[in-house]
Amino acid sequence: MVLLSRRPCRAIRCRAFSTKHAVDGPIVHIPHSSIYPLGAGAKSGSLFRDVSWTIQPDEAWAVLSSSSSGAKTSLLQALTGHLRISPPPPPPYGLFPFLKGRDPHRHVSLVSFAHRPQNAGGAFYDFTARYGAVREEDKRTLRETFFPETAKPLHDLAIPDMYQHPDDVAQLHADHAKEKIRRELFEVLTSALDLKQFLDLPMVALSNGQTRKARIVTALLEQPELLILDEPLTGLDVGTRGLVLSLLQSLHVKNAPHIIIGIRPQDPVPDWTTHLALIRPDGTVHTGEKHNVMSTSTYSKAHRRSAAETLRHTPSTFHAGNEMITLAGVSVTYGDRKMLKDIHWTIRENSRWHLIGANGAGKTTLLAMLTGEHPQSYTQSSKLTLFSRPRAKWATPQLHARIGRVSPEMHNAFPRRHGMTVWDAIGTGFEGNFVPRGRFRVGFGADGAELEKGGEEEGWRVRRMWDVIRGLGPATWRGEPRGESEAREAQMFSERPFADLAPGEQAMVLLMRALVGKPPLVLLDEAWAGMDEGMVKAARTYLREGGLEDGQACIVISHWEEEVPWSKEDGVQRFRLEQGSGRVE
Ligand SMILES: Nc1ncnc2c1ncn2[C@@H]1O[C@H](COP(=O)(O)OP(=O)(O)OP(=O)(O)O)[C@@H](O)[C@H]1O
Repeated sequence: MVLLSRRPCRAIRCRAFSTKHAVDGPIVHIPHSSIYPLGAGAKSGSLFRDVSWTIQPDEAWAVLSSSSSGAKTSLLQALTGHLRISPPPPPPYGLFPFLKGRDPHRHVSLVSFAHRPQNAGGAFYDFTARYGAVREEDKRTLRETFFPETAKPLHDLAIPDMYQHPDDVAQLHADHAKEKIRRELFEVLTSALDLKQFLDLPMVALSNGQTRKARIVTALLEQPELLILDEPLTGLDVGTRGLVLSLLQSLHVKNAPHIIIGIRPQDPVPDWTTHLALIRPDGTVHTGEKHNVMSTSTYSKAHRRSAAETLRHTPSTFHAGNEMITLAGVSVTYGDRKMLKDIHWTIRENSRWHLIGANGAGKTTLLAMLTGEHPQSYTQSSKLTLFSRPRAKWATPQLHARIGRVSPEMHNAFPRRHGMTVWDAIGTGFEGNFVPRGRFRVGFGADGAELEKGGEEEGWRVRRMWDVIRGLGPATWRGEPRGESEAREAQMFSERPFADLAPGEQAMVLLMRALVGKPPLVLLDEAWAGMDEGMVKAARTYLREGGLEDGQACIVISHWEEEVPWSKEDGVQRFRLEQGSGRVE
């Protein structure tokens, strides 16, 4: 187990944190209850049972599930009124005794990074807009999106004539004082999380990690008294993780706000946490002091299972073949900002790469050059050879059919159209587009025409669809063997509307989509985000054990070494981006 820094964040010097906030009474109190979905009838099964959970003010809690990240998210949601607790926490103060009856909606916040937000609309939106000249509608900056009030200066208080009643004047003074603290907090938090330089960049230009840090700052600026963060470390590089954790610790020790943190079993448990709530596979919840919970077999099994997976080796190593992609001095510039400088990188058939670099280092930008989505891939065409031709010699749709990929941007942008089934979504992978086409919804041919009816290609595609749906389908997430019921379940899964799936299921379907056409190059950018433990295991096993065939190359982007399906011994190579330069490690 890795324990992270015990040193609180020194950067946090701000009135909001100058004194420890006195708290009276438990923060949370659930008395031996069961927890049900809202609106579920008396006879329906509980999501959790035997939950006895009391959080005292001087305790720091982490929550994790031994089986599914969805269960952890649900338990955290129970704290924000999204589930029914029965019997309910006793009066007079209920679930949050320390609030003494004040409105939990105003004082308790939950921010989830475990699951990506759903894309509300049915249409695909062009996530590649960030790489080119920013369009008018994408011009909203980080500041305008998350912190609009900070664009205006805070003037000294001038009390308008209309406010004459002493109560109104007092309220105005109080609001002004609160706003002043908020501004101070904004300054402190944006420098502590290294966001200042990005405040006036268009939102679309920001990297994932930069956006996630901004969400943490927004949540803290609301000054809740209890802040629940579900997987706040998702998508953050090692250094930023340490920064965020020590910031949270500094806030927590002052009770400004009190913090509960949701983590995955494989994540390091922050060393400043004192207690754990561990959800067992049977829905009971073991709550208690950290060392007691961590000494149980349920915890060590969950933790060991994640670790063991990373240690297992596939029997064969990869024998790199011919050159597939060559970058010979590629650069990317935004105005006078040189994002990527003179990158040299050769990706061969059969190779496995782990692309690493801090948040904002340019990993996604580099992949956008490989996929030809970045407009600067044209201007650099002579230095960018993709599948044996300079970039400019390729029509972009032809490139898309040769590259299977998943990424957070793709996940957010993928259309959640009414009527699009799981089958349809996966079938778009053959062409790498977003519109289901063809009589079996497995796409058109390379020439853009319908596939020959009953022809070899059509037959192969339909068989291949079943291969990936069964190879990565729901039964595999539960570790169940193939069989009749598994086949039926796969069939039913293929017919479900894509938009109705849970975020982890959608991530799994998009992985199937990336793999279905057996493209020469597979790009897995934060592919596991949102997936349950069982799904991650199934996906990694599939990739290691025949999911990629001879010749296919794969690049994985992840801030967690252990998330790469292959180990160094298997032959994975690392390409590191640092301050715009790239090197093979
Ligand atoms: N149009 C633009 N103008 C200015 N800067 C930009 C533009 N587009 C991207 N950037 C900057 O390029 C940098 C690289 O972003 P990129 O998304 O490639 O990083 P990343 O390594 O994938 O980060 P993360 O790990 O957080 O996902 C970021 O700092 C981003 O703000």
